[in-house]
Amino acid sequence: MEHSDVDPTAQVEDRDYEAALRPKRLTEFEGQPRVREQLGLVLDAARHRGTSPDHVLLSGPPGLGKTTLAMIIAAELGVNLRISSGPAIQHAGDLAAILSGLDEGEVLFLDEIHRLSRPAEEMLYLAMEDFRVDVIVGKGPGATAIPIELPPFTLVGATTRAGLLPGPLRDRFGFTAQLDFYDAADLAGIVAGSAAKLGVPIDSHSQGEIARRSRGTPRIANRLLRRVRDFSQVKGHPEVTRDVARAALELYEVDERGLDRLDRAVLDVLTRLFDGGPVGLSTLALSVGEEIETVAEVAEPFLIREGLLVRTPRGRVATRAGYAHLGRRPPAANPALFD
Ligand SMILES: Nc1ncnc2c1ncn2[C@@H]1O[C@H](COP(=O)(O)OP(=O)(O)OP(=O)(O)O)[C@@H](O)[C@H]1O
Repeated sequence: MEHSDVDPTAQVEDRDYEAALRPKRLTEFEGQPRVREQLGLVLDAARHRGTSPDHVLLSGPPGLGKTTLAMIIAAELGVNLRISSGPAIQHAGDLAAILSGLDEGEVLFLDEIHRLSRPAEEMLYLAMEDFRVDVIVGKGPGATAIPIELPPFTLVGATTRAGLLPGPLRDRFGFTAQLDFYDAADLAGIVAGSAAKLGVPIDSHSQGEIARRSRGTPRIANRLLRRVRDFSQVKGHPEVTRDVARAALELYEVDERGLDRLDRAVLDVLTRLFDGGPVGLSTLALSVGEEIETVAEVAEPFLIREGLLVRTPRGRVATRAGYAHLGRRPPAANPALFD
């Protein structure tokens, strides 16, 4: 079976499900209190002045609520939201078409903004600063730039890698919100809210059980909730209790710390076949039968965050905590192991 984060069918289902569960207003957005307060202020101030707010950059790992916040910004301002993404904009002309189609005050959400092409990025500088684009007509020495005025709009950019954004682009955002992983209490609140929206009777122990296994990520919390709901419905349980939640999560191979099959396979191979490492990423990926990107972008960041694996210049190395998680004893003879 493919890993759930890269399984395309899972993603299609998840999209519908996510849309239904998205909080619509800032007050419904759980957690991230600082971001909520700061953003609330930016929006209130703009409303007061009757102008468009500054451009907003949302940065943070996948599934923490960047798209949700972009939708909330538009809803709070009572304006339309247009959505596109860095990879979808191949040429500067594509961006010019999107920008010149905006109505006054609208919010443009550009996901994965760090993946914009260079010419599109440069066009965006001018659009963000002067509400203007220069469309180049013709080629070579005869080419001329035709300026097109744009109505004031608010750009909401989202990136998983703020560090990859060129300085000039980053500087043109008046407000940057850095989203952090959620704590278990906030995630339990998100699970409770989603369960209520889905009409799933669930006790508070199960909410906590799901929250603890969600890797600090609302998208994962919602996904696990859906699996627990499937399980309890099919098995005929009238309410999700702790035992039901545990049995469901065990069936889906999500352990008490939130590691799934792939995470455990990576740790298992690293400790069993390679004596704890160091071992190169491609060898590791090959050994677990997964794509390099999946191991690098899905499993590894979480294992590193949990202190179970370390990335070194010579390769990936298991930590003593990694061994302990699998119930194994680290080899005394490997000096590369981390505590
Ligand atoms: N603070 C929150 N409160 C309640 N639900 C949330 C919150 N943040 C995210 N969610 C839920 O988690 C899911 C994923 O959120 P969203 O799509 O906004 O993440 P994202 O950061 O844009 O991810 P990606 O970058 O991968 O697109 C949605 O279903 C959303 O409803």
